[in-house]
Amino acid sequence: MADSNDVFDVIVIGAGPVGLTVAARAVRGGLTAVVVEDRLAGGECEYYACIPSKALLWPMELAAEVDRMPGLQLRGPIDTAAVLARRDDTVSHRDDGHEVNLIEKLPATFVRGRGRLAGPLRAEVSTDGGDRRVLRARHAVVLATGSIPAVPDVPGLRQAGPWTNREATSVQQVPKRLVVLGAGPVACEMAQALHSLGAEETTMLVRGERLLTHAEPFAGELVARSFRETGIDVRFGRSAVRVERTAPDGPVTVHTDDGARIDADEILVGTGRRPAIDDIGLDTIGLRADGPITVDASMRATAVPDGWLYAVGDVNGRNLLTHMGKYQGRVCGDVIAARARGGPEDAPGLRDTADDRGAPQVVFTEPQVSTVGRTEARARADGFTVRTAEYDIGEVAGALVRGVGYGGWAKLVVDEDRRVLLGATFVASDMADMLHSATIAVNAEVPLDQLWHAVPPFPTVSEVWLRLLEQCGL
Ligand SMILES: Cc1cc2nc3c(=O)[nH]c(=O)nc-3n(C[C@H](O)[C@H](O)[C@H](O)COP(=O)(O)OP(=O)(O)OC[C@H]3O[C@@H](n4cnc5c(N)ncnc54)[C@H](O)[C@@H]3O)c2cc1C
Ligand SMILES: NC(=O)c1ccc[n+]([C@@H]2O[C@H](COP(=O)([O-])OP(=O)(O)OC[C@H]3O[C@@H](n4cnc5c(N)ncnc54)[C@H](O)[C@@H]3O)[C@@H](O)[C@H]2O)c1
Repeated sequence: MADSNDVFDVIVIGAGPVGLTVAARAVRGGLTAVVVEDRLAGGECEYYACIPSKALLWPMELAAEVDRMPGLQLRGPIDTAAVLARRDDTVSHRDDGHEVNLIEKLPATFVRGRGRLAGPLRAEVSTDGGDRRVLRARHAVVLATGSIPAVPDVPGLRQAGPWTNREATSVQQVPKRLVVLGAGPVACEMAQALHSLGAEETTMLVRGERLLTHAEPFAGELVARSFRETGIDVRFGRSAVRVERTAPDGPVTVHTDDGARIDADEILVGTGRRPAIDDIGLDTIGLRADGPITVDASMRATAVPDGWLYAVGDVNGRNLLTHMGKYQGRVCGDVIAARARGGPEDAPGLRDTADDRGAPQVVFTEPQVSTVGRTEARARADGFTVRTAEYDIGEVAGALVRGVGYGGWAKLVVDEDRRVLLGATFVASDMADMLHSATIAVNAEVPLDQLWHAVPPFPTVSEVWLRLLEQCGL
């Protein structure tokens, strides 16, 4: 029988950035919460994804910046050992004590172990020591279990022990020869980071004809050009058909569909992710899911009667991004608290309206790819009357002072009928922070005639806004 201490208002399974956000908001709303985590509180993002990958990328970006500036030079090549040591600091040496403290200070209860649903409003936790603890919820159970890498079915690949984001972001010995499968953010960021840190022979096998297909086509083209200029071998229209590794620590051989053979030290898989729903007890509530858990705008699982189950972050497949998951987590925690109070649910913060518009995202390659809203293709497919504006970022005065060869490309997608922005893309070095201006314009649907009065300061790269608006007829 469950101990009465094991009854909480909310049970959160998964202490990634998203689960932690739900717990914080629910407690802020006056509820009690328990957070269950079987590995590290902080999740994939903190230890094996966003944070360490960016720690590995920044030195390369800074080096490129210095390289563009006559009069400045690095004292030597990038010191890989120092970068890896700094990376270890950024992930707190994989000690999650600070996150557990934060949970306890909310205050909420932290339970380490593997969580599973065990019927409506119930979960059980198996601990490493083999104990089983049953938890009961008064109001809600929230699945925030994240996602895991999807490894393609290439003969020999699994047996070859491919690297995923885990091994790539926790690298201790950078492989000299690396093969990368995929063309999305993971493949692009990790290929470039590892190449800059010593993977001299890096080959990317891209089964399609573009990198970063979520973005406007020019984004992938500019990134591919930059990769090739620095010596990354990007092969479009190529797939691995067979992989061999005869000894666990030995080299790996990748055979491609054009009959070529690549010998490498490691193969890295960046071919997408799938929701972490294996063995989380969906069967105990009669839910069959072989993909993301579908939720409504309040994060409630649509297939579950009585509305007690919620799913947030990567596991619901809406947008696999930390900031969007945390946004969903704020909605979810607040909704659960409002429903528990029996209060009104019509406050604007209680519904997810941002995910469907096209999430803001920065891919931290050199150059960075910053996108928000719809691409031109998606806007047309969605039936809008589309007008676009494009501009060479290297042509604005702010670019001139950023060094020799600083440049890139920007594009706005406009709804011509309502004269509001549907999407924006900026591809250039160090443009990540400019994205938020576009996110505000897209989400608030600021009329172009009003945007015209938002004057960008001189001489900054943000002057590209002015040029783009001029192209829209202003
Ligand atoms: C290499 C890489 C780089 C990335 N970079 C960025 C970036 O720069 N910016 C960005 O916005 N996004 C980035 N992402 C995406 C981002 O990491 C995810 O969107 C984010 O981690 C999702 O958070 P989450 O809380 O939903 O899941 P996770 O971070 O995966 O956390 C889920 C947690 O649940 C736990 N868990 C799972 N099952 C159970 C169970 N049964 N019982 C108990 N605990 C369980 C897991 O151990 C984990 O701690 C990156 C992803 C990768 C792979
Ligand atoms: N900076 C960031 O915001 C950031 C960084 C990393 C990851 N992420 C997010 O994490 C998620 C996972 O990223 P990802 O790059 O792994 O996935 P993705 O789905 O974005 O890209 C997967 C890529 O792999 C290719 N692919 C799929 N199956 C393949 C196969 N069998 N053989 C060869 N290629 C194949 C696809 O064509 C695609 O190019 C994404 O949603 C991404 O946005 C974000």
